[in-house]
Amino acid sequence: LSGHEHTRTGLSQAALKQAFIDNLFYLQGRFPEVATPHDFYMAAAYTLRDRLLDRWVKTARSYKHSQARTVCYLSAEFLLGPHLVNNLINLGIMDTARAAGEELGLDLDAIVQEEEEPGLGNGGLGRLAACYLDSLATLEIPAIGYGIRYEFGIFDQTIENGWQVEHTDAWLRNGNPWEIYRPKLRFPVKFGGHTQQYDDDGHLRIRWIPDLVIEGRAYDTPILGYGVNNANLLRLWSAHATQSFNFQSFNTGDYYGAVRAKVEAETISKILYPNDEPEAGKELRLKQQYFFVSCSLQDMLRLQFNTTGSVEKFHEKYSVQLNDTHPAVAVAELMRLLIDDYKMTWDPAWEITRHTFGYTNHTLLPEALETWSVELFGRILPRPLEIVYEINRCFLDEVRMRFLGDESRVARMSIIDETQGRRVRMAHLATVGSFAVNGVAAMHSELVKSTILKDFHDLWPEKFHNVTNGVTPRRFIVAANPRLATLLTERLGSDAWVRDLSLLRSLEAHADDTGLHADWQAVKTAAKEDLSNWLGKHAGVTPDPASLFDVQAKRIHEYKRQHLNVLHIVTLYQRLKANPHLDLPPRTFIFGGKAAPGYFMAKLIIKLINSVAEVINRDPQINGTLRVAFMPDFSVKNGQRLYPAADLSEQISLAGKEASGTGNMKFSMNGALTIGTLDGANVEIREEVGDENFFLFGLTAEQAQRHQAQGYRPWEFRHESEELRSALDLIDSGLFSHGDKELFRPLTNSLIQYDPFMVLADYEHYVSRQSEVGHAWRDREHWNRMSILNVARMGKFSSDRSIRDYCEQIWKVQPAPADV
Ligand SMILES: CCc1ccc([C@H](C)CC(=O)N[C@@H]2O[C@H](CO)[C@@H](O)[C@H](O)[C@H]2O)cc1
Repeated sequence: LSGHEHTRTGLSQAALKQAFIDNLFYLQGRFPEVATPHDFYMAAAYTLRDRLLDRWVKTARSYKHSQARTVCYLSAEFLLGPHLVNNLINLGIMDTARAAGEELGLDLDAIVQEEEEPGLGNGGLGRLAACYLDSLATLEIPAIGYGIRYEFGIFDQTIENGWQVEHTDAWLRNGNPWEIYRPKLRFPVKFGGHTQQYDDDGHLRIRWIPDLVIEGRAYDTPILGYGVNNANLLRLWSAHATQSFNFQSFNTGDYYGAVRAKVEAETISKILYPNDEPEAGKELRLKQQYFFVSCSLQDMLRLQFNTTGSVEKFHEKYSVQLNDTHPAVAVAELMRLLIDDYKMTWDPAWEITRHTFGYTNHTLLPEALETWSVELFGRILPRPLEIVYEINRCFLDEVRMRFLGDESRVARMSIIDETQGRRVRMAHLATVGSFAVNGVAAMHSELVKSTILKDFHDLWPEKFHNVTNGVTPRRFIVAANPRLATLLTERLGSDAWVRDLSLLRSLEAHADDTGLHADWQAVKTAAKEDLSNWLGKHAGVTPDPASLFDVQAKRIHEYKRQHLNVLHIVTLYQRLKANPHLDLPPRTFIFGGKAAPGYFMAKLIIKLINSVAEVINRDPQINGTLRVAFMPDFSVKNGQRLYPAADLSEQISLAGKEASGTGNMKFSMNGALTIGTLDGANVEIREEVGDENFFLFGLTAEQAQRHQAQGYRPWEFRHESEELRSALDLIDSGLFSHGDKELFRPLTNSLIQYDPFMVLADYEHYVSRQSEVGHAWRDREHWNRMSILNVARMGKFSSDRSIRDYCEQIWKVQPAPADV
């Protein structure tokens, strides 16, 4: 070990090696000869953990000293992905660790495979939160992520006989070395019961007498930035009974009674809801939302009160971001805590509250805008409901004053929807209680202002912002595609691009460099070979890496139109069957994505993809010209296998439906060209990379809107297009379902009669654009040039740029570098 180094914090090969051996011995109680791959993984994890905690403690100390303004990101989901490689990269010791491993005769890549992925999210929203934590730390912004420590994350997906099968995700079964349990940090959370007024030496106050009080306990995970000393905090709450064992019940032999409170309490943080759209009336979901929000706000108020002795300047210390409406009850809960616990009066409490929150909307889908029945909300949260009523009363007064006599506007804007049996509109509560509201892509933010929150934009135009999503290049280039990262660093002369992605722009000058083209193609081909081998083992299909890898990976949803992709595949199949000599460039269609367990049509789409795959992949006449594969268990970990290996990225949602998309950015950053609609962030990707380097198709949002307003008759499109009709008929013929003509009928019927996401209307344009893709692919030099230009121009889509936008436009917070 070099002079000043310490085995628990040193970054040298010797220090890492010694620390690893010590941890294997003293934490795993193993010596190498008998240690399991899991022991080696835990020893490696604990070795990094020390270095993370070293930076985390120093960061916490310097934030405390500097009284730094802090961003708190409230999210019901954090899709973190595996920690080990990400932390090795952010510590800058990837190669050193690999060398230390070799010295011990260990293969780091094998150890990495041991890690269980913390799947505490469904998709885009949860992963965005994780990317933002990485960028906040890398930009040295004081920040805390607050969420729920689900015991079971998003289900593991297997494909049985073509169908999705869900399996419980017991991610904690082997322990989690990346978190620290804070047993003393616990907060009471009330549910049910009633409220009553009482006199508090002359002040009329309200107390909440709950039916049930449970306890939230903190589990902390350090989030280290890239190439900095700052390590921020992710604090996840776990639900526990205040009294975990009732001895009296036990004595009376009521053994279940003895543990009932424990079981009931723990259900609150037991499992992540696997849907990316709300399921009506799920009271456990409301309890989950209130639980983590109340714990988080109590924690922030405690920190503020302990450091300043008051909470009056709470909004100057904290900027709290609501990640969609899932934490929106925070607006009422902060008011409750300030008034009932910190004895404030209404107006000063409201001044603090409305200057504390920012609200980000992530979807326009009406069914995804959360509302809770007043009956359920009031039964679970009687005191917060009283506060919602008072907030609404004051708000509607403002609306009436501003829009005299416009009672229909008042009814439209009310936080309480008086129509369908009285429901609490969470998006309205979030908007009224926030000083800033933003969408997640330019087009989406405009639609938020012109549709779902139009009335609010009329009232408060200054509140509305756009912050286009971004993704972290640390995980989605450096960790996922180390070959590309090495090539970029070589060509750009340093790895500064990892912290400043706009530096990629200077790659444009190399776009015609044949040497780069060769290296570029080699990097892509190697990634495709890796994926091909993995799919061979896990999906029963070994695609030819020389074929065009056409990839669509995202949650399965009708608005994302995976079934439009399948119609194209069936069309190519029919063309080849009709003309075996058709000169089609070999193409492999790769799908990945989970369907919400209760979403019938999404699950049927997965079955259709696998059924079409089965027929095409074994059709001797096709003989590899077309291949279809469904990657099981699409996750952050498996996504990192896909993004580097794609040639074509499918971003084909109906325009106006995908708020932003972030997979589109990850594919393009790894050199894939995009075929897509003018939807979400596709619009901005095309603006950046150049429309000549983007395969655009489809109706615009306006055209789609107009079509539907004038009465969209999908069956006419089937009628007019011979290929579309025969593709639909082939699916109905039973060819892909062992002769069962009924299996896919629900899907084809829905398309022909309703087609809410206008698949049939966009079919022709999509199929013709796809044949242009085939032509472009033939001219590999031209393709590689487009691919290089795509990567060179993706700087805007780093989550560092998004976080800078939030800091400047909304959070008004400055970096606070941790002193080492
Ligand atoms: C209540 C159930 C539920 C769960 C999740 C959601 C999310 C809002 C769905 C989601 O993940 N939205 C995606 O957010 C991404 C990050 O901003 C966007 O890039 C995607 O376009 C958007 O669909 C809605 C409703």
